Amino acid sequence: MTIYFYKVWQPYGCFSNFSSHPIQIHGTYWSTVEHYYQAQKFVGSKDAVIIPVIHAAATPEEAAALGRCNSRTLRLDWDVVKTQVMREAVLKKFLTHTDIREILLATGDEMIVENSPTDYFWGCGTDKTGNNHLGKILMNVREEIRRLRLYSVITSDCLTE
Ligand SMILES: Nc1c(N[C@@H]2O[C@H](COP(=O)(O)O)[C@@H](O)[C@H]2O)[nH]c(=O)[nH]c1=O
Repeated sequence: MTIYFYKVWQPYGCFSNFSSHPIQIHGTYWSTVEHYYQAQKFVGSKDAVIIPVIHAAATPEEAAALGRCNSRTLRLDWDVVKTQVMREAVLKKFLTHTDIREILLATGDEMIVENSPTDYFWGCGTDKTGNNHLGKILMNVREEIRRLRLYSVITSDCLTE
């Protein structure tokens, strides 16, 4: 059965980028995947001064509002890199936090869908025809972690916190 998620307080809320699971990427701690993702929009852009402000945002909602402000200039390659940026952050989240890693792995091979009523890129949109790129990333990360797990069994290595 397809697994739908969206808000953090709903079922499978830990799959939302707004969930309170900090990540460390390239030496910097980010409160949520959403903080990291929104800040990456401005790397190398003339509005890069907003990055530390997004980093310090009190909530992921605030980080998203700052990153979505239309008057700021996004990095030129944003549309090309955004899916890779998101995948790196989501993979890091599930490698870092054991409890939610187990929830993700326990979904087996079920389809995972971000049930956003508005977003047809990261989610499925109101009519469920959206691209669901976040759901696809989560399923891809699920596979990647299984591969890493198999590798760690073979080499007696272990996934670390
Ligand atoms: N979960 C969730 C949202 N969805 C998230 O919004 C992000 C896309 O942002 P943008 O590329 O700026 O449109 C991406 O992380 C997607 O998963 N949006 C919300 O306003 N509230 C929410 O609870």
